Amino acid sequence: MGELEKVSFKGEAYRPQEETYFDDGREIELLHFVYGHPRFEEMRGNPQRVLDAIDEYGRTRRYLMNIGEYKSKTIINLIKKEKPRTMVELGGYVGYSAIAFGAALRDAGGKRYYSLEMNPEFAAVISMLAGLAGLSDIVKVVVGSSSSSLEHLFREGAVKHIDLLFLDHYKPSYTPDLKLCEELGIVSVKSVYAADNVVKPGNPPYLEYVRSTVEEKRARLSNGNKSGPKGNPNLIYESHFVEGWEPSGVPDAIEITKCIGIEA
Ligand SMILES: C[S@@+](CC[C@H](N)C(=O)[O-])C[C@H]1O[C@@H](n2cnc3c(N)ncnc32)[C@H](O)[C@@H]1O
Repeated sequence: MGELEKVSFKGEAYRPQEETYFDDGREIELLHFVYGHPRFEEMRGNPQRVLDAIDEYGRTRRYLMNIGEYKSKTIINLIKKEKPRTMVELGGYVGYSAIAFGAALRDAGGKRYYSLEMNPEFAAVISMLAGLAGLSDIVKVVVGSSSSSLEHLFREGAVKHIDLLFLDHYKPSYTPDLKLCEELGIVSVKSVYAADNVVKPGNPPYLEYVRSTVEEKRARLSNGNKSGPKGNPNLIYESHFVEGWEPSGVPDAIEITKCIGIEA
């Protein structure tokens, strides 16, 4: 991370992250801020204007745990390159990533962006702001824990293959939720994963998993912990990380992983 720290964060940062930094009324306050904004009319059907208003709230009022414009660019570039049809995000919060990536997915010819969010109030905020941005046909919000929502989407046949999975929820759930997707068979060859916050706060078990060889995964499975989903150790991954900044200016990175094959 030395190199990253030498490069300065350009632009205006969000307010600093306080001890209590979400679920204290600020998400509803954000709705009032957006709907009472003098440029509200310009936001209708315009994802960028809605993102600008969310950023303005984060910079001038209170911190929001959004991916922010810097790290978003990495994932928008990935969407342009991979042209996913179906994207799933784990952890939607107030819809910043759903709006930024849902719009990019639509522009790249994609079909559906599922935003899985366990907090029903946050889920309502995502639906409202994605609707305001004109993305109701693309962004579908699913309320509940990520694992139960993934099972539900699979069982009802809505999601057969995830082209691009964005992990941005509870950090210890990244690995078991990815393993669940592997077990359900909804990720496989050509699936790409983008995992946020692998530096801040960090996620060593996830990095270890996606950077392991098939042999290492098989060995761990036969020796070790039998609780939770076992995943599919036969999927071959290529993984690397892309540096960026939190919207508050703190260095962070996104781990980008591609499934490039299955070992028999
Ligand atoms: C960092 S925020 C997501 C930010 C959002 N992706 C963005 O960049 O705009 C994490 C979100 O994950 C949600 N969350 C945490 N654990 C979850 C779980 N197991 N299932 C679904 N959502 C979860 C939290 O309620 C919170 O809204």
